[in-house]
Amino acid sequence: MNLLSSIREIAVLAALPALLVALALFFAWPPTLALPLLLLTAVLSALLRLTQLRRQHAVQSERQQAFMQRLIDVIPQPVYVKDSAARYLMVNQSLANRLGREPAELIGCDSCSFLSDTELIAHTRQEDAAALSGARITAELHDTDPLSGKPRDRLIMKGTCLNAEGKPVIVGANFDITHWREAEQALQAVLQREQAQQLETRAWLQRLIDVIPYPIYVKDADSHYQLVNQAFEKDKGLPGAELIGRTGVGPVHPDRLAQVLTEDAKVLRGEPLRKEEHRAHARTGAEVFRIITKGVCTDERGNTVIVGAHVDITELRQAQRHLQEALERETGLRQRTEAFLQRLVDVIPDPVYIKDSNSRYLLVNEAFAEYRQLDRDFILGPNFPFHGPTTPARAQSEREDQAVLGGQEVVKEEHTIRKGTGEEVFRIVRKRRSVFFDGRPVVIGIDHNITRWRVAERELQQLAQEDGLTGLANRRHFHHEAERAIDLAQRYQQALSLILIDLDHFKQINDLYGHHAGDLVLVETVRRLREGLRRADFPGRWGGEEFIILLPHTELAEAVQVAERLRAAVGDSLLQIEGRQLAITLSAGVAQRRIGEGLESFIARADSALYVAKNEGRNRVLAEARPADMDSRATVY
Ligand SMILES: Nc1nc2c(ncn2[C@@H]2O[C@H](COP(=O)(O)OP(=O)(O)OP(=O)(O)O)[C@@H](O)[C@H]2O)c(=O)[nH]1
Repeated sequence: MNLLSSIREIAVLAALPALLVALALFFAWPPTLALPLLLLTAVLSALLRLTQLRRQHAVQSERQQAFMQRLIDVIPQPVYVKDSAARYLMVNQSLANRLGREPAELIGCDSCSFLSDTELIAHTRQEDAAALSGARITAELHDTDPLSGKPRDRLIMKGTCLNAEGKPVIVGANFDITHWREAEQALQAVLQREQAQQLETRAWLQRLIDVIPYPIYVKDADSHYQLVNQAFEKDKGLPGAELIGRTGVGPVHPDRLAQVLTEDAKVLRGEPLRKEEHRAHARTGAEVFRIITKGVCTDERGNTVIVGAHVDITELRQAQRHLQEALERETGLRQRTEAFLQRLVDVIPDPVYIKDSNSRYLLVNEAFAEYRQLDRDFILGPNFPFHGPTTPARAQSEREDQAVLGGQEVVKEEHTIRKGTGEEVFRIVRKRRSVFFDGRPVVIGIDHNITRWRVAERELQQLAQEDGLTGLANRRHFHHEAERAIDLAQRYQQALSLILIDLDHFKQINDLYGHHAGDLVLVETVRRLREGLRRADFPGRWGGEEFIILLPHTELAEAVQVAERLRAAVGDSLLQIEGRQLAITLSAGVAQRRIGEGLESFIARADSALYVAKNEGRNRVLAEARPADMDSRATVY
């Protein structure tokens, strides 16, 4: 373009001679003068313009040079232009600074003249040659800074181009990348340290989770395993290396996989998972109960990861199931045993109960409920007032319960009169410590009702001692009491007398009115005899219609008086028997015990007196001897 504009300018300048020619022609200058003048003018104009153009071009080149110099001076790294002989054509300030010279001093100098290392010089020449042959060189060089003596890293860039004169020149730039490299190395070191730390952290994390005995894993946000512990490997039957990066293990059912992925997505959305799973183990087929937990956290690289754990609770659940079954069996057995026990104790006719340590009834039989006149369910139920007001009897019973629980055994007889009915009850209360189904110490009690036996015993005793018809002591009982009375009389030197009575002609009563009438006569006679006796006197039935009376602290005379009174009580008024009025008399023999005399002899003497009374006509009292104050009606033989 510059050339074209120059040509245009020359053309303009050429127009000037043409104009002169035109003027010469117009003013009719002689051609001999006009033509050379015109030619001269044209040459001078052309020379003038050429000089002007050269000057302009030189100024422009200079400006360009200066501009390029300023341009490369701005570059903080050494930049240069060398000719094919390695002489500097242009250097920037940075290069000059590095070489410790002014840029102008360097122009024309061989670039290798500043190098001392022959190897480096050879290398530089090789590069220059390569650049000149068209290669673009980009090389990194690590050497020692010849000025500072410090190691340095440089990026050597060389290329070639044609200068304004069309000659090839080498354009180079040496970038000092020592700081970059140092920074890079530092960064690298940091990265390596961080990587080592990461590896160390991972290894530690691995060791840590390997200690945990149940499967643990870490998955990335795409549900790929990132970290698994040994328990997890064992559970899956695969080494960790084969698990890392996978989503599922083995042939996973699509539904199952979809479920896992849905769960993972929820967990990633911030909904932690905790569920119990009961299924067949995917690999072994064995029944497994597991608590599955999943949550999220951020790993050491800042990524959100899923942390999952499977806690195997199979043994626990199976043990619970076995326990439950055992419990159900036990409960069934216990219920059957309890029912059997209930039936068993219900058979027992005596009240039976089991009480706990608070004296609360745990089991009672029908007889107990009946005896207490309460409903059994009420006794065993929560409303039974076992904590109510304490009566002395109840306090005593609770004390006994505690003693029994302490290991003692209670066996006692109780005699109670039931309220309301006044019924007399004899019981043998037996309490013993035992252990209930559930292991509690309990009191087992049985109230053996012996009322029947006690009453029967009493009746038997009475029968053994009493005469069944008259209620008087029978002969054996009288004998026993008489012996005791003799002992007392003997010991205390007391008087003791005896009356032996026999009804007169009693046989006739039987014969005339019957045996029953005879019995009634005997009963009425005894009633009258009893009325005539003192409390201390002891009457007995000695035989069929024979009666005997022991009179303690009684002298013979007094005894005769008593006998006489008895005789009168029976014989002086008629007996009302079955609508008839019967006259009955009695004969009596009286004796006072002699000192040292035994019962047999004592009775024998009274009997002798009776015998005499009978023989002497009956209806009389006879004593062996007549004391001074003896009743006149009593006969003494
Ligand atoms: N009804 C009745 N009679 C009895 C009982 N015990 C004895 N006897 C009768 O009493 C009668 C006694 O008769 P005896 O021994 O001959 O005496 P007695 O007729 O009273 O004549 P004496 O004693 O000689 O006055 C007998 O007929 C017996 O059968 C009894 O418990 N009830």
